[in-house]
Order: sequence, then C-alpha cells, then structure tokens
Amino acid sequence: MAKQYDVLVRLLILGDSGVGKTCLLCKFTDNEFNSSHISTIGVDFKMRTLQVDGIKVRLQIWDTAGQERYQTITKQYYRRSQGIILVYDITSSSSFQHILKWASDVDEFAPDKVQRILVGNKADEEQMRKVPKEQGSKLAKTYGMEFFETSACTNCNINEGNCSGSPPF
Ligand SMILES: Nc1nc2c(ncn2[C@@H]2O[C@H](COP(=O)(O)OP(=O)(O)OP(=O)(O)O)[C@@H](O)[C@H]2O)c(=O)[nH]1
Repeated sequence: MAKQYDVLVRLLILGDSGVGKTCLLCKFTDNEFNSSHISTIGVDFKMRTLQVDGIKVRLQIWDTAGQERYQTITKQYYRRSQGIILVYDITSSSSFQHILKWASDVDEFAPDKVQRILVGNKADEEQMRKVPKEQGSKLAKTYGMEFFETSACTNCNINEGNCSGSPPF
C-alpha cells in the first residue's frame, strides 16, 4: 500500500471558549461550519494532508476546550505539539487580553521555540468588532508570530489566499 504521507506535523489550537476553534478546524478539514456552540470536552483532533513542495504533509490538529475546568487535561497536549495556533475573537476584548495568558502557558508547557501563530477569528462580524486589526498585528509582532484575521463562517483565510479584502498581515 502506498505511504499516505511523508511528514506528520502536530498542531494545537488554543484560546478562550467560544472564539471559534472547533469551527476553524471543521472548516479547514471538512469545509463545514456549525452555527451553534457545542463546547469541546477536553481535546479532540482532526487530520488533513497537504502537498507542500512535493512532500505529503499530514497535519494532525488538536482542538482543545477553552473552558478553564479542562486546562489540566489540555496542558498535557502542549508538550507534543510542533505548532500552536492562538485564537481570539475580534468581537471579544477579553478573549484578546487572555492571549497573554495562553501565550504564557505555551512558554511554560510547550517545547522551547515551538512555532506559534495568532488568529483573530470572526472577521465577518465587522460591525461587532472590539479588537482593531492593528492591535492583533502589534501583539503578534511582540511575540514574533504571524498574524491572520479569519472567518470560519465566510471561509476567510482558512485556506491560503481565499479571503478577498482581508489579506493576512
Ligand atoms: N460569526 C462567526 N461566528 C463564528 C465563527 N467561528 C465560530 N463562530 C461561532 O462561535 C461559536 C463558538 O464556536 P466554537 O468553534 O464552538 O468555539 P470554541 O472556541 O471551539 O469553543 P470551546 O470548545 O468551548 O472552547 C459558535 O456559535 C460558532 O458558530 C466565525 O468565523 N464567525
């Protein structure tokens, strides 16, 4: 049987409850969007294989519960991750402020020099925006992260270059 992938990469999605972590993952792996909020219990994962420069890269993406009560469980998964996606909701200032706490947990529990990116989700909710795009960009620069605004709802920046009017920084 042909080998299904050349490289396995483990990614972890972190952020407050309700910022849209599960929706981002479902959109990326299955092109599905769920308008209701069903809180993740502990952790869950999904896979997607991409072709990158002729190499089959299998992404194993771990979705974590944002709720405080699951943090003991979710922190067990930091150590094995090779990349971390920190997510806030552009309509929620508190979810943005809490990125500092998520980033400090990453410093404490994830491998040294793990790659991180910052994502401001729900970019379709412009009229409800509480976090200016520049603030997200500034925070990302401070931590040396790439920054994207996304929408799992409208498919903005879920796959590269498919978000007209809202290119990644
Ligand atoms: N407008 C809008 N709503 C979104 C978007 N992404 C997610 N949502 C909504 O936000 C709510 C929470 O989404 P989830 O993906 O369940 O949130 P989560 O971060 O996984 O939450 P926990 O599992 O509790 O940590 C749901 O009602 C989603 O439909 C988006 O891009 N735009």
